[in-house]
Amino acid sequence: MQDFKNMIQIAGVRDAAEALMMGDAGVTHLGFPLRLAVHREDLSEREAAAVIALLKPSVEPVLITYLQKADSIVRLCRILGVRIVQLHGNISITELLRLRQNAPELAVIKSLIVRGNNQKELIATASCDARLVDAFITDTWDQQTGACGATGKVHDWKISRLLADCSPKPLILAGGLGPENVRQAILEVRPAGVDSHTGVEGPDGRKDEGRVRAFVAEARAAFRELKRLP
Ligand SMILES: O=C(O)c1ccccc1N[C@@H]1O[C@H](COP(=O)(O)O)[C@@H](O)[C@H]1O
Repeated sequence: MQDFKNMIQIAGVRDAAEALMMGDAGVTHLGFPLRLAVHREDLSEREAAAVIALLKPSVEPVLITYLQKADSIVRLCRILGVRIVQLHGNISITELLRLRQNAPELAVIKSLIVRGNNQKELIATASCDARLVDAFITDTWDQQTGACGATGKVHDWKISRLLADCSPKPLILAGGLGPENVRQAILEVRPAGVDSHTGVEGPDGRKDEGRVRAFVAEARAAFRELKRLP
């Protein structure tokens, strides 16, 4: 089972060349956002499955979705050939339980969305959902669009640090991360892993190889530095 230690995920793959470039750059997980409530998909489900089939074993694909029904989640994971799902919707405990029962082979990452000052609510959710998930991911809420991911916005890292400290499951940090701030973010939050979407893109909205490689190098350096901290 995954421990998500030193995970470096990048979400929003457009095609096979982009996916292979990111694997070569040292990205450990690739996020495929599909069935979204807010954003447009980067590629179709059929295209995503074809890209996933080409990935080397060192790169783990992750379905990122707002789906909230266990049956639909399991069906889509099986079509895509992924073993990890990242849930950004408001899934109920009943559906999470059903997901675990129906697909025990799937690892589940559940989002904790920081909306200003809602840390008490997030701590309660983390404690309540911990037995049903393998990891949590903190991300930023965008008040303007209602998006809970791919916002390009950072949140208050003190809240993520609090959750990393008190969560019984590993915490992954996302939201506005890029090569310029990922090192500082890791040192402040001490997450198991990090995740970026828009922060490693160029002005054309495609993944920029230089930014991807810099993101990986900065994240790895920070994870090494963390090991030396008390
Ligand atoms: O990546 C997406 O398109 C996405 C869509 C809907 C929910 C979550 C999504 N992805 C997560 O958002 C983070 C952060 O994005 P950014 O770096 O702030 O642009 C991304 O890494 C995904 O895990």
